[in-house]
Amino acid sequence: MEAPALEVAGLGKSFGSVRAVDDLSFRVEPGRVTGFLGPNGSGKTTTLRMLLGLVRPSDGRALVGGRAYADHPVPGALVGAALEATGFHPGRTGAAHLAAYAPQVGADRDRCREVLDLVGLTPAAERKVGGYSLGMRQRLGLATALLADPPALVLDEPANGLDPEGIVWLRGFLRHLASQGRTVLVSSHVLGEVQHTVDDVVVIARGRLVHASSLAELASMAGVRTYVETPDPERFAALCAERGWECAARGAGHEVADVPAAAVGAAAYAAGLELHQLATRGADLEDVFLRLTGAAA
Ligand SMILES: Nc1ncnc2c1ncn2[C@@H]1O[C@H](COP(=O)(O)OP(=O)(O)OP(=O)(O)O)[C@@H](O)[C@H]1O
Repeated sequence: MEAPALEVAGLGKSFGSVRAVDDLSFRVEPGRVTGFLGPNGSGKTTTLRMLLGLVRPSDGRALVGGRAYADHPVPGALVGAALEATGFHPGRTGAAHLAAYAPQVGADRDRCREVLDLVGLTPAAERKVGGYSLGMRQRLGLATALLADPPALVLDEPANGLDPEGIVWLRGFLRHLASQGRTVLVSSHVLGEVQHTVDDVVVIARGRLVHASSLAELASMAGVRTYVETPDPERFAALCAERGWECAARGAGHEVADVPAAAVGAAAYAAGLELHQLATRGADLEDVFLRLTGAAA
């Protein structure tokens, strides 16, 4: 599959006195799921709308496969987009919505049925969209984006409104699409929501880039944490203070920042301190995310 990279360079947008997007540059590669992350109002939707030719940039460029979206012969067949799950005609059924949109991207009736099935909406196909839950509207948005079998997908907050089962399903689905070589860009204001889905992250705050890397690289910024449970928490706290370790109460135990479990275990052993649990905790990405976006704000 020949999938286009998405690229923004020096991109900016002002709405009157509001600088929604400011000197933003990043690249989204094919064959990977990229998370586009930032707090509410940080400019994600505006950036996606500029990529899709729906908003004209004040500065810079937003490109799909090296060209502006609108300069492609059938842009809707190149980039499938799901921007907001509210733009459906409430009196139309899910099936009718797809049938109305399909001709614009050259999709036939069979493909409409196929995408309904792909997103798990077949049982609700003949129901009016006005009666759909938010999660069902998200699925319909995704089905619409997939109609042309596009090599690139741009999805704005696709996990919004999905139940936990739906989020797990979406995760597998997006990973599958990327494994076929497609370019997949998904926005979210919660890193935890896409943490298990994305390969790369682009983080913005106040319209500006604060971080772009692989997820692994972001995780390496989070540092290691060691979780400990002991019947003698006072002595453990004193031990940490003695070693200059940062230690905080967490649930039934304590967490030591930036010290590997082996070092914590060895110190406790040397001090004759009984431990009931000693475990390495995964990197707390949400912390890093908040630090990055908080620092920018
Ligand atoms: N059409 C518009 N007119 C005026 N201001 C706008 C317009 N669209 C967006 N903005 C402003 O631009 C800023 C960025 O908004 P945007 O919707 O792009 O952020 P976002 O990161 O997608 O937020 P959220 O996570 O809440 O959806 C906000 O301050 C918003 O109020």
